[in-house]
Amino acid sequence: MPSLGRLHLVTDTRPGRDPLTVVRAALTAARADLVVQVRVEDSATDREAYDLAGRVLALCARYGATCLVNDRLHVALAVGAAGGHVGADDLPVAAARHVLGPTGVLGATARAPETAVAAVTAGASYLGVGPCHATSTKDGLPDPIGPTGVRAVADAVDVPVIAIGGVTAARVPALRAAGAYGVAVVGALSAATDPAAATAELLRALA
Ligand SMILES: Cc1ncc(COP(=O)(O)OP(=O)(O)O)c(N)n1
Ligand SMILES: Cc1nc(C(=O)O)sc1CCOP(=O)(O)O
Ligand SMILES: [Mg+2]
Repeated sequence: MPSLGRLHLVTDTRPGRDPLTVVRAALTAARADLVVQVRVEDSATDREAYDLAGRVLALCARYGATCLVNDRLHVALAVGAAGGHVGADDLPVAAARHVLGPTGVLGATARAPETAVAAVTAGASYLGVGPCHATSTKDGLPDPIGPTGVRAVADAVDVPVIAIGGVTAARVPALRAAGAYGVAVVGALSAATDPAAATAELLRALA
């Protein structure tokens, strides 16, 4: 399995957003180092998810970047993405591993060491850990776990920990010091006036 990129861009498909423009800009700055996770609203149809994932995958392929699909593993398989990401409301990790096969990249959300260990045992190849900080991008999340919570998970597992939730370039050093291998962002790139420059800033912080 190729090594995982440290910067994960999760697509923002809320009304009024332009995910493909952000993905294009981020790819010009990060190229093969970027992981793009195609995440659509729950209300999106599978056809909409498939169409977006296919377009993102084609962009990623130009740069050698990695494309993952959130939640909808059948869409990941249908477009030929490198893998997917699941959380508590999605397929269980072991079932997701079965669907993706032994070589697919499989991310699982974990918010505490116990669930993290269980996810890795069940076949997760990386963990998304958060919310690290408050975020307005997603509703219904538990309280932020901060770098301390990230450290608790990172100390418990031997797969890459990707910190998510309210991540900015300024917050990256503390997350890395806490054991995060990388970070996943929505707003830090989607809301940036210059997403390519913001990508470069995040990469510098991660280096
Ligand atoms: C890298 C990363 N970490 C966590 C999540 C959250 O996944 P999940 O808990 O399944 O929530 P939704 O994103 O599906 O709303 C993620 N997508 N990526
Ligand atoms: C999709 C998602 N999942 C989270 C989790 O903690 O599980 S936080 C999150 C949204 C992250 O967006 P932003 O970078 O704008 O804060
Ligand atoms: Mg999910």
